[in-house]
Amino acid sequence: MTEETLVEKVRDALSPSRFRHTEGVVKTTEALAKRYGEDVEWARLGAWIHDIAREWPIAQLEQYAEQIEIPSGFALIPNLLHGPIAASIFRDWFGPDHTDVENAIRFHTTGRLAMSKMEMILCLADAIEPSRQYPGVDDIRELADRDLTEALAASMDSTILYLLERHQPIFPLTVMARNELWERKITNARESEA
Ligand SMILES: Nc1ncnc2c1ncn2[C@@H]1O[C@H](COP(=O)(O)OP(=O)(O)O)[C@@H](O)[C@H]1O
Repeated sequence: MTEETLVEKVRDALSPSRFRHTEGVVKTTEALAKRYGEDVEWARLGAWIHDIAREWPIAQLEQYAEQIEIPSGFALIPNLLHGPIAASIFRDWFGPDHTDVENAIRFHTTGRLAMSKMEMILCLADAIEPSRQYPGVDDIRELADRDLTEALAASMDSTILYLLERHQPIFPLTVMARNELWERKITNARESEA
């Protein structure tokens, strides 16, 4: 499938405002992929498709989820199912040989342990694309240009704070990912001092 065909499928699946969000994620993903030496073409395809199931009704998400493998815990928070479902649609359309992009799509909202560069880029781009507005987002945008690990760790802090303040469930893997990224950041800093 060409990028143009994918874009039309995404446009059909999303409201104008979420399509604009997706355009922002594509732009930010491309900039981060260039900055950190990741494959720009595949990163863009992952960014285009990441929210393709975001506006499905919960019943449709749950029905689709029964047909595919869903990482443990996702089914408990139906809002999170759209990532694994988009990853499965990506595999159907682009084949089984792009597991890194597929995982970046699957874990774009939650993160996970041992994230690859591609996974970190899409997860961060989703959080800082130009139409996102929340306290501290400009600091994270600045950090994103200097340090991918620290920027993603800070963005996960912000997500966790947002969910805590609203008494919403927090996906445990996000907390583990956040802890690991801050540990990675400390290790990287020690190594560059030595
Ligand atoms: N780590 C998380 N744990 C639990 N819920 C989350 C987490 N991250 C986001 N959410 C919730 O999931 C929904 C989708 O998050 P959002 O960041 O808007 O994803 P997307 O950018 O893919 O649309 C929101 O309702 C948000 O509150």
